[in-house]
Amino acid sequence: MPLVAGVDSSTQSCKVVVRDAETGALVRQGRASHPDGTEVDPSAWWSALQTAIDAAGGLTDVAAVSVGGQQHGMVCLDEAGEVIRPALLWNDTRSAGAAAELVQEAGEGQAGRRFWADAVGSVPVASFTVTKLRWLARNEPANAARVAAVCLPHDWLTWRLAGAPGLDALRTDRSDASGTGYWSPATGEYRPDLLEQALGRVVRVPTVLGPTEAAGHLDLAALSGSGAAPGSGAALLGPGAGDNAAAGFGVGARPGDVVVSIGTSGTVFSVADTPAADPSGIVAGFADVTGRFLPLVCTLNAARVLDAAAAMLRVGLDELADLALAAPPGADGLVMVPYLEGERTPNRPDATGAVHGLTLRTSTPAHLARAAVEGMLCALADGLDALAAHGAEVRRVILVGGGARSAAVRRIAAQVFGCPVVVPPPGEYVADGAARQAAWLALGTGEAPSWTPSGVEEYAAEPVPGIRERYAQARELHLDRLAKG
Ligand SMILES: Nc1ncnc2c1ncn2[C@@H]1O[C@H](COP(=O)(O)OP(=O)(O)O)[C@@H](O)[C@H]1O
Ligand SMILES: O=C(CO)[C@@H](O)[C@H](O)COP(=O)(O)O
Repeated sequence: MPLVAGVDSSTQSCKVVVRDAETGALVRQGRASHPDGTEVDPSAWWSALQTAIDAAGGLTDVAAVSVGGQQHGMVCLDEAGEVIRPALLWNDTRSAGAAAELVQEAGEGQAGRRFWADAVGSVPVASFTVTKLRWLARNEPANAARVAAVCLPHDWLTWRLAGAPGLDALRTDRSDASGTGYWSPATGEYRPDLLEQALGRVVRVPTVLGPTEAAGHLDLAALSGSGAAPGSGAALLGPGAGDNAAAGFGVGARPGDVVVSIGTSGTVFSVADTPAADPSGIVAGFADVTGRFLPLVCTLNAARVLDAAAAMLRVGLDELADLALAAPPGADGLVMVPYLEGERTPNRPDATGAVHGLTLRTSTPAHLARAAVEGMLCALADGLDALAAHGAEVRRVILVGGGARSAAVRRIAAQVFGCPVVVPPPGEYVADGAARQAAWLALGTGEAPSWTPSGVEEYAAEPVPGIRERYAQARELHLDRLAKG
């Protein structure tokens, strides 16, 4: 039984699973935390990965490893392969102005947005790497001048696992390349002109691999404390993936399935046969793990809205769920607009959150808990509508991510989404998707091995339309953040 490993280097933590390549049975796993913040020194991800690998019993016996990771983060390397500055993450909004500038340079209003949607499948907002490069060129010209290569979190970790063998060895996959803003999912090619437009010149970017092309071999000596000689280790490195594409592959999403992931980000996506190009910018036209496409809507405010509500109420997450379920659907009109970190969809980088509908009756912990869960889910339901409007078939929602561990989220999702919701057993579906990709590579089969999660919970559609109607009235009513803070 060959073993394979999958990694999820996500915003808040790093998770490693080791699975049987043929059956998908979980053999070992480990995790480690990432630092807070929207800019992070990539060395922190490397340390966390090594801690998580150790906790998962090491990688000496695996046949292949793939890395899934948070999308879009800008990792800039100099000619010697050293990281130039902390990576700006997908949820760092400082490049919002740069995004607006890049879109406007392509044409006024709709024309500029249409240009980008046609060129790279998405209209860039602050999350996209291309906007971070423009921000760097404008604000840190000395750093910008040192950039020899730019890559993404998963690309960089894969390269480090290979022993950092020179910039020409950088590799990525279609799904993560599709979130840069300078690679087209429709043509499968880079757009060096757009990279140059952002940074002022063309620099090296990782080679984009197909689903079963190896990115090289794991160099065990790269892992501290392994005691291995340089170059030792025969495990293949998979191309890896962006975390959402990996999760879709991990849960085995099929036509009619829409995956909703509630992690640091909230994402709503499905697998499609044709690329998306939405000039409104709501749907991002990403690529998937298998060679197909992954239209996706992403919000900046998901599980952390629950963390914040729990902190405000001074309760744990399980108690927050109990409180939310104790209040009636719609929370008697109390609505939380969840823009705690600004927002990406809709594009409101400077927005703040708000609570509307306070009365003596609704001023209770239970009402606030319910409003937090409903507000977060209503923002995702807007994403579900947008995806459906772009042709996605919504037969059921598959709910994953840390927030899906909340009993209130699972139950209320079926009321807010108005369609059946299935929840696979709590697990690490990004890391699992990466492991499944590694198994595909290791087994050398034409089709990916079919690992299906068993023991899914099902919630029948239980639409309560009033919840979304009230949210629709409230979501435009919010303040922008103060200039500092
Ligand atoms: N029982 C729970 N109820 C609500 N939220 C939870 C629960 N368990 C974990 N979470 C939240 O899930 C989030 C982490 O989810 P995860 O999908 O790992 O995020 P990411 O991939 O962005 O790092 C944290 O914000 C955490 O508080
Ligand atoms: O920016 C996006 C998708 O476009 C986010 O989904 C990131 O990929 C981060 O994911 P999580 O850490 O929240 O899972």
